[in-house]
Amino acid sequence: MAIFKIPIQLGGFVLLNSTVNNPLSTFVLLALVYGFTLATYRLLFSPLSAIPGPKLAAVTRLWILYHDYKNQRTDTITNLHKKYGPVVRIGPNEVSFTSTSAVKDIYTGSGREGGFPKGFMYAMFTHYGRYNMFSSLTSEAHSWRRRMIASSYSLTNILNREAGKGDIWRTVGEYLEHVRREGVESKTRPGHSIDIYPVNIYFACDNVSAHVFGEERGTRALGSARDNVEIRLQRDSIDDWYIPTRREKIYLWTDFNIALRCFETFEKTAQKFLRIIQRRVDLDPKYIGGTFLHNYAYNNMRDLKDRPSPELTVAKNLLSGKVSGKVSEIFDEFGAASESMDHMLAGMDTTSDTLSFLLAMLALPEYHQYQEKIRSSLPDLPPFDQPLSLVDINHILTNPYINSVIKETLLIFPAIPVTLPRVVPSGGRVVDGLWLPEGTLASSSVRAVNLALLPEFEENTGNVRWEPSRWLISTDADKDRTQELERRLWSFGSGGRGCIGKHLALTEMSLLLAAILANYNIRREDNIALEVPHSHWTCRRSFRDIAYLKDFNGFLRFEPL
Ligand code: HEM
Repeated sequence: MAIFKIPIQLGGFVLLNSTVNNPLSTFVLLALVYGFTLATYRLLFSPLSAIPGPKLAAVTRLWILYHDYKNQRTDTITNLHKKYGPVVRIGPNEVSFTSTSAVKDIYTGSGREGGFPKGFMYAMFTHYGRYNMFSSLTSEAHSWRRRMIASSYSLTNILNREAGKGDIWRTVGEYLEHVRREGVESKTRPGHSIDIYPVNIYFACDNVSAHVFGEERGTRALGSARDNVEIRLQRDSIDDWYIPTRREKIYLWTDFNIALRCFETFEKTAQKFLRIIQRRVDLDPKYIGGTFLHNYAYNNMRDLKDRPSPELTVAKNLLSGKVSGKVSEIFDEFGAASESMDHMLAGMDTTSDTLSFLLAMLALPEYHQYQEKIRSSLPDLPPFDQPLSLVDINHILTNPYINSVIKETLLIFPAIPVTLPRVVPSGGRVVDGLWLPEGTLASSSVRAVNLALLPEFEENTGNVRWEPSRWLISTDADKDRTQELERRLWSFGSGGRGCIGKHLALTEMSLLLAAILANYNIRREDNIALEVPHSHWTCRRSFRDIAYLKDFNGFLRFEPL
């Protein structure tokens, strides 16, 4: 015993001695003791310590940040749920849930209390230095904004507007014209081949901009035979928007929010100076700094203010909207522009991604028969310069085959697959029977929630397949199963902060799909030697960190019937 005691005492003496004499060693020693104590607390004594998950994730946030950095958050979380079940601790202060009851507790809430407030990450989706509905964190900042424009996105409004004006149907016609005009004629097969990703972005952009600002002010990125400089500029500018920037690594910004705040302060100050200089140079300045889209949204808002339009649009609601309730913010033309700009972004990426994945899957040989099934179930469709009747729109929107491919794509390839972060409010809350202290990040990842609905994922029996027929109903049991699946499908989020543009997106996608299949067979074009000048299939600017169809070159052939 004594033999061992001496060196330990000696070692302790040396350590103590060098520590006293060397401030750096003191610092290192204290840091080690602090680190060890913190790790022990987080692992064994924290209120979250009973929740399963990787030990390293429980000890340090660097673990999840590393996966964020590698753009692997969604895949990692999905795999953890497969291993540990519906509740997983993914950080010292962060828990991920997949059960329906937890999603309800967190995102819908109960009684007067709605869902939990949003995490700080959303604050980066402000524009022109102003918050909007999507970026506002608390329900106090959110609800008056949503009230102002909710009616513009109701199903009734979308349907009546479309039956009256036919904007989406006209854009569908422009889409098919774009494919014929810009597509590459195949030497061996009939039809035109085109990289569908950008075409779907132009389609979604033209639609959402017309919905927000009115037909006259909407973008015309799909263009026409008489393409002019402005239209080509619109297309180029939209393409530019997809160059990855700081928004690519959104979760890192949550943790490095001091950097984010500094960046935003710099951005705001720079814009302020730019405006001061512009006012001196040009008494009617139109350029306010930022990207094409920023200028487009702001200029349209200003123009609408000066030259009001009779058309009822989201922008008009914003300009004339009464700010009701307890509001502590200024709402001016920049606030209105921030809101519109955000709708453009929210409506572009998501709808176009969903369409691209859907068309890419339907063009595979095993789904050629399914294309036939959809085609034979369609009503006769009028020309594109004539609005569809309300009956025809409803017929298409309720078509079980069209619905099946759209829902299956939303289920397997959600355009927003990531964690939607929420923060436990003061006093702490119980979620799924677990008590979570205030400030805990309690969230769900859309893809993990969706996949947990599938028996093949739950039972770990194989790869998840894109199988639209799972949505078709032939028996009573099918009906119960599909109703349940539909109720729990989480691709548009849920609760008061769920997607406001859902009906617009579903109408756009359904009408386009009906028109494509009424006129064409779509096929994968594997032999094309053209280069795809972007990487949208593998990465998106924000809110999607999964590459779904890595092997697809992006080109589809549209073979006329
Ligand atoms: C397939 C298409 C779409 C998908 C999958 C989708 C998905 C989502 C999801 C998951 C959310 C919730 C985000 C969260 O809780 O953090 C959301 C919110 C939102 N979406 Fe969509 N979206 C789509 C189309 C659109 C369109 C066309 C618009 C057009 C304006 C739009 C506008 C918005 C807005 C403004 C919010 C924020 C709502 C709020 O905070 O009250 N989305 N969307």
